[in-house]
Amino acid sequence: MVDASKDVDGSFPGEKKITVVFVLGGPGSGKGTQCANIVKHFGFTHLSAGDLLRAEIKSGSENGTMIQNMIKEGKIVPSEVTIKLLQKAMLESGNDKFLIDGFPRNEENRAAFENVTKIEPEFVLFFVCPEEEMERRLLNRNQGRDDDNTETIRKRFKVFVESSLPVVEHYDSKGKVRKIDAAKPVDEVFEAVKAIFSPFNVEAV
Ligand SMILES: Nc1ncnc2c1ncn2[C@@H]1O[C@H](COP(=O)(O)OP(=O)(O)OP(=O)(O)O)[C@@H](O)[C@H]1O
Ligand SMILES: Nc1ccn([C@@H]2O[C@H](COP(=O)(O)O)[C@@H](O)[C@H]2O)c(=O)n1
Ligand SMILES: [Mg+2]
Repeated sequence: MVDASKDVDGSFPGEKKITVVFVLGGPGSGKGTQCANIVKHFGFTHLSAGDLLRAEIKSGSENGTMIQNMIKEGKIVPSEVTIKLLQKAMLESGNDKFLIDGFPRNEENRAAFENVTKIEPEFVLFFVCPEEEMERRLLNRNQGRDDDNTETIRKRFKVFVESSLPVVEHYDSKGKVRKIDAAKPVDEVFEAVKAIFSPFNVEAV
């Protein structure tokens, strides 16, 4: 149950500000993998919009079938649904630092999140990786995802280029994008990520 006495961004008036980093990049660029590392080192809570939507399907929610169909087609679920899930997860976490992975995925996601929560991201961590490498990774992922097949992967790439890259460009024009070469091995990618997160270094491991 969401605490209605709090502000929309989950804080009480005068409470410490919420820090949000959006983590974007093509399907299979390694967002989830690197977020797990960031959580361990920098004390952020990782919220993957895709994971929250998949959990919503499993929960038997009334939106489950709609979400399942959209994910199979690589389409973007209406912002209202995804933002409610993100807000609930933020409030329930008790944390004030969030990695929001795979969101905002299009202009509608971006504008709606800004309007509803009034939160501006600290920065956008953007993983850059060639499509051939991302496709290879997704086809080898073996997590039983309905959308990790060649047909859906191609649709996801198209949506990424047409709908998600403009969001990255929006934040780039505000000087907020931190670009990472994600085609390198996991450890090397994390070295580059660590350099960006060093200001958040509370208890480095
Ligand atoms: N730098 C890397 N080099 C090689 N394989 C990687 C690398 N990073 C992640 N992987 C592997 O690639 C697959 C996809 O990674 P991950 O799930 O982190 O990507 P993602 O960006 O979250 O994808 P999606 O958008 O589909 O959720 C996983 O099997 C992961 O182990
Ligand atoms: N903001 C979002 C994020 C994801 N989706 C849907 O989930 C699929 C999987 O997302 P991953 O980040 O886990 O790859 C994605 O292809 C979309 O169908 C969404 O609608 N909105
Ligand atoms: Mg992921």
